[in-house]
Amino acid sequence: HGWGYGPANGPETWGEEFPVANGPRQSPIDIIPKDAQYTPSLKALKLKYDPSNSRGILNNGHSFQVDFEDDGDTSTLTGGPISGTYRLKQFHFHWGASDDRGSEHTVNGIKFPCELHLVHWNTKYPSFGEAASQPDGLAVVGVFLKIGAANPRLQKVLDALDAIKTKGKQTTFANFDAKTLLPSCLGYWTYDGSLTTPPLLESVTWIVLKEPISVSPAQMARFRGLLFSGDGEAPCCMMDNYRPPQPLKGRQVRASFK
Ligand SMILES: NS(=O)(=O)c1ncc[nH]1
Ligand SMILES: [Zn+2]
Repeated sequence: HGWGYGPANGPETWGEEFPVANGPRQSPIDIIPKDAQYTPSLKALKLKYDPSNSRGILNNGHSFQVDFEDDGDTSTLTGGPISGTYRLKQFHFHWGASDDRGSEHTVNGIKFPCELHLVHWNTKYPSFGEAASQPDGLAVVGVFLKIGAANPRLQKVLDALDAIKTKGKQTTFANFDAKTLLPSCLGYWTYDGSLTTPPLLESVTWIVLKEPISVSPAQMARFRGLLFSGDGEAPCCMMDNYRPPQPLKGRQVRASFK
């Protein structure tokens, strides 16, 4: 059986098959705001997402993701700490079994109940797969979800989950504007890191937004209604699908804001 988040195949075991798990630029990390270097030369993030590029929503057995058409430069990330143009490929979430945990990045050791990742790849490379093996190949925007009022922007995503309950299920997911999932303030922390799931490739420029978006306890419960397991297998609830913070190993975290 492959990697997962259980006792036998979880983050503590990943290094056996993916030795980069103990590399110099692993993610996530604990962000300590007072240790972040305010860098006025950091540009504002420019996110231009075309809703007509959303394709489908898939339960991949580790999380669920919304996939985007990335054959052209219609849904892109530019500016921020990156140079060039990065295309939106997919977004997905990580969450906990209870509201006291679930995020991958933490802030002063604080865990959020959920974290959204918008995954982009550098168009200087021919494909996502190629880019994923390059040190400047990927840029992931991380958004914390904080318990509060129900977030109407999540409704379309949550309503699609009943159709993708088990591993491998997918359904069409058209005309979704990923921009609606972003907070109003785009201030961010940025550092050089990795994918937080195997193969843990050290190719990600992380851009973690300071402002969380809201999610209600009832909405969080709907994430937890998904299954890691496939149809006909013993049901295993999809929750606690997060990697804990990894050693900083001397890396600097920069802040776009004071
Ligand atoms: N969680 S993550 O955004 O680092 C990721 N994206 C694709 C595979 N893993
Ligand atoms: Zn992720």
